Amino acid sequence: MSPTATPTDPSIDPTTEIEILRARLAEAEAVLEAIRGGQIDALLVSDKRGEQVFTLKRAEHDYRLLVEEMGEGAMTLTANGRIYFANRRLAAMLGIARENLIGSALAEHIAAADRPRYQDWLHTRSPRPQQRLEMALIDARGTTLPCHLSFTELPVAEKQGAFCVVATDLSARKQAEEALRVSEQRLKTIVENLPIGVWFLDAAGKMTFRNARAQRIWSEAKFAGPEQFDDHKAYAPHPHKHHRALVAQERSAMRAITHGETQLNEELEIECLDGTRKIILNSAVPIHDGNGQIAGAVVLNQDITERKAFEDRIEQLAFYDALTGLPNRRLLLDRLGQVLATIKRNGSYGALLFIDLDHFKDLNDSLGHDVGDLLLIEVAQRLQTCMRASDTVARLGGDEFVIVLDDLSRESAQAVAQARQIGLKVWQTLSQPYQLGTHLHHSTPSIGATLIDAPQSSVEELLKRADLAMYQSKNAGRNQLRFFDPEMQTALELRTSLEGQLHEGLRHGQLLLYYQPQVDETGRVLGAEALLRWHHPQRGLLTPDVFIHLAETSGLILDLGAWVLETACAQLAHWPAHKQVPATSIAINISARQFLDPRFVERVQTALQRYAVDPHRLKLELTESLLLQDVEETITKMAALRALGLRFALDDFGTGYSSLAYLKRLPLDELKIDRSFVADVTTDVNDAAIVRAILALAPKLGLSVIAEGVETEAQHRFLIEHGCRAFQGYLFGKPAPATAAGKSWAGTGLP
Ligand SMILES: Nc1nc2c(ncn2[C@@H]2O[C@H](COP(=O)(O)O[C@H]3[C@@H](O)[C@H](n4cnc5c(=O)[nH]c(N)nc54)O[C@@H]3COP(=O)(O)O)[C@@H](O)[C@H]2O)c(=O)[nH]1
Repeated sequence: MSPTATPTDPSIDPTTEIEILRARLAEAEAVLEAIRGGQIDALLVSDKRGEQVFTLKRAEHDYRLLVEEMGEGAMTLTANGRIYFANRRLAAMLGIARENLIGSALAEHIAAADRPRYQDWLHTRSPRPQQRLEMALIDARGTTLPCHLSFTELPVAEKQGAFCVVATDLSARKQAEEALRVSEQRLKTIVENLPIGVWFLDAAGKMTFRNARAQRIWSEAKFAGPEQFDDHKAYAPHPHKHHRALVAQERSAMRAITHGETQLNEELEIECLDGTRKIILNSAVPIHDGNGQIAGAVVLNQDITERKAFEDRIEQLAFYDALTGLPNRRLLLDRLGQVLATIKRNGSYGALLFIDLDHFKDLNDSLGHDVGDLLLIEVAQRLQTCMRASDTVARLGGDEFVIVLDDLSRESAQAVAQARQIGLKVWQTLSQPYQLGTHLHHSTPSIGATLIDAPQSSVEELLKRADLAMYQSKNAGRNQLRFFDPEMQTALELRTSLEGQLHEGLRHGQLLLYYQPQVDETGRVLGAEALLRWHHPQRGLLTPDVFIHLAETSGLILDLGAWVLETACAQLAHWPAHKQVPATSIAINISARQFLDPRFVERVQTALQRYAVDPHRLKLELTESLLLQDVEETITKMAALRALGLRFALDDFGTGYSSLAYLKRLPLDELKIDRSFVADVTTDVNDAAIVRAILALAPKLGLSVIAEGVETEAQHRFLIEHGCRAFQGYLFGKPAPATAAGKSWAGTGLP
């Protein structure tokens, strides 16, 4: 269908033009009528040049296709809500065939919970171009589909009140939102419960979130309670700029926000209201948005106060002496190494002072360890007052202290003078009386000093030199300051070489045991004490005084002691118990280091078994200082050995602490009166009184007594008169090799 003329043609007169328009209008009305009546299939509209621009039929087809293919459900409904058209997507969404949807009421497909709202809307709706409601539809399986329903009135006269609905399925979006919500919740729970304080800041530096831990960490800070801090929410306006930790935290956060810089584990110290300090590790990390722009920062605060305290404690235990708080040997060696390095660099001298308290053992033994401890603490404090800040005062153990002086003169003579001056000050300070509880105590120090002259010195050598100088000071009558000199160097070298020789001696069978008899009041041999000797290839026979201390300090005593034990057991096996003297035994001396060896009990047992020796025949002589090192440990070990059948004698009795309390607890068999008391027992009333007291006391404690160092008949008589029943000394026999001893004791108990 096409119009025959156009009304804009200038050649046509107006009357004709009106006619044309009227005809056109009639034509159009006829067309519309035909469209309404459904008699027309297609309407073609052409432009001036006759080109077809629109086909009604095609347009309808296109729209239908569009509606069918759209991603949302679409339907048209009658005024009372019945579906008369549904697109394919709606049918798919609901899982209901399209023919079954047509004619059904939309209300049937709306979830029960939303249905009243929909009915309400349906009945009260006023003609509005469009309205959107969020409602859930139900599919054929009864699953609810959250949807947006967009209602639009249809402007078709004969379908008065009809409307179309576009249903957008929100399931995927809802799921995504839910997933996001859950993930956010999870994250929030984690962040809230993290043992780390977490702050989120936006791009302007405003705090958008802070977890409970962050709140707690800062709530005790000196400047504010949590509420006050909350008010400020951001760093910028708050008035606590002077609080160093806060300023540092702000700086790191703002660097992250403005420069994208990451700050990790900066240690900050928060001063708290109660005067304590909190140590936190502060980190600030920028947060980027999807475009890579900085959107803010996260600040993390980890409270490491406890960890720090623990680390400090560990360090304290590892590097400091528990009693005095002074650096211990380990830290001293480290500092000494540093001083040596500095001295090597700048060419100056340093000095090492080795301090030992005179007669400290006596104080310990007479007034107990607690009082001894008080003296050590006081000495440590006094020493610190004598020192410059750069000097080191350390406690090596026992009553031994060391001072390291650095940065003395570059001239040796002047450096010696400086060290002497400080040494004398130390001597003077330590010689002042001490008030130890109720006890006024007088103590003096023996001080050994040596210069630290870098190129030649090693840490070990320096300590040896100062130690040697201190021994010289002791040997020269104590209570004085001695400098290390070349003679001492010779002695030191001798000691070092002797140590090596002793090693060799042990390996090459240069050590031997001498035996000294122990007799009863009738002179019958009860047993013998084994005494170590060293047959030195150049120096001849050496007594233990020359080398036993060296063996103890070098650790060689463990091998030496093991050798003595083996040899004594072998000797016992060789000297079978005499029929008339079944108690024939050997006493061996055990040094502290040997006794404290964790394998000591096992070693003794093995030696006894190897030589099939009755354990009753072996007596271990222990000293008091050994027993008191760790009383509980000692008792356990002694009990284990006693259970095997061994016996114990307390050597040098009377010279030490001699506490009855300890004596009662220790599983001892015998007290050995020290030979220093026996020597003067007939001439010195004090020694005589001590010996009498020991002899009276021992039976009450269930202990036997042996007196050592008996040289004269007078001593022997005195001892017998006061109840002593066992004796050892030159009067009955000097220490001698096993064969000689065996011969001279023939008929007295040993073969
Ligand atoms: N850890 C070990 N220590 C040991 C061992 N062997 C000995 N020692 C200890 O060495 C110290 C010195 O011993 P020594 O030079 O052998 O002196 C002993 C005797 O010879 C001496 N004595 C004995 N009778 C007399 C005497 O009448 N007069 C006198 N002037 N001296 C005498 O006494 C020493 C015995 O001492 P003691 O052990 O206290 O009974 C010495 O302290 C030994 O402990 C060893 O193998 N391991």
